[in-house]
Amino acid sequence: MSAPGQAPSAGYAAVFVHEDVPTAEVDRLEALHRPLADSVRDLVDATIRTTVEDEEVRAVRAEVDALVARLRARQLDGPAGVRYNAEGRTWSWGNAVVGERNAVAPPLEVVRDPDGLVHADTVLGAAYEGPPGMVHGGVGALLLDHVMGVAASAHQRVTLTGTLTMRYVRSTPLGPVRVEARIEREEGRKVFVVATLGDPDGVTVEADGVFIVPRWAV
Ligand SMILES: CCCCCCCCCC(=O)SCCNC(=O)CCNC(=O)[C@H](O)C(C)(C)COP(=O)(O)OP(=O)(O)OC[C@H]1O[C@@H](n2cnc3c(N)ncnc32)[C@H](O)[C@@H]1OP(=O)(O)O
Repeated sequence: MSAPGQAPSAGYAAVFVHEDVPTAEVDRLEALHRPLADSVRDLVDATIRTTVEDEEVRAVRAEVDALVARLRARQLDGPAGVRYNAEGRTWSWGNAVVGERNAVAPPLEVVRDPDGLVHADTVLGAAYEGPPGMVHGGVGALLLDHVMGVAASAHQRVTLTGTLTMRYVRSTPLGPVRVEARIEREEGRKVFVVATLGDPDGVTVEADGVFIVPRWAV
């Protein structure tokens, strides 16, 4: 949500961090850590679906605990925040939807078309289940909120979700999903965005939202 050079309010100061790290080094670290997040995401899926014997579960837990201790040997005090360098590169490795180092986030790559359509495809597995075999309604809202926020920000301003309304037209099966969002209109600091979540058979959730350019970002 940050952009280089923008001054967040005091409440955000702790997470909008300028770092004097060259883009090449940011890219290198991202490429190093993304596969770890992929593996942990796989671990989450395996943890849900495994049917191995009790002893094997206990043994795996001990190994996982040991791995956690190794990673915690050196770590940040708090969340990853949103960081930016002097070259205008931003990174938000802990972001709940697109954080490259966040195994909780579905791997989502958000694409902006020249005509303003913002879209993202991903595959939601067992970790995102709500009703049996279906995507949790809150997960759908999570993906929609993020992609709509990207559309609202147009990569050039800070916007925060003000109001988000969702109509769950039919259940979304686990599997491949697509999110699409675009700006419908703008009124002052209010950006009205419309969006859909869908499966290969079509739309499952319709959404509209009001995203606000906060007064502190003007
Ligand atoms: C490229 C990177 C892209 C990243 C995308 C990430 C997407 C992620 C999106 C999120 O998750 S954001 C996190 C969830 N949202 C929040 O935490 C927002 C919390 N709320 C606030 O910070 C403030 O209430 C808010 C910035 C929304 C509004 O505060 P302001 O003081 O700037 O608004 P103000 O009271 O001056 O009102 C400005 C206009 O907006 C309207 N407004 C204010 N709050 C609203 C609201 N909640 N819903 C709808 N409209 C709202 C208000 O009526 C008014 O309309 P008018 O200009 O017509 O008079």
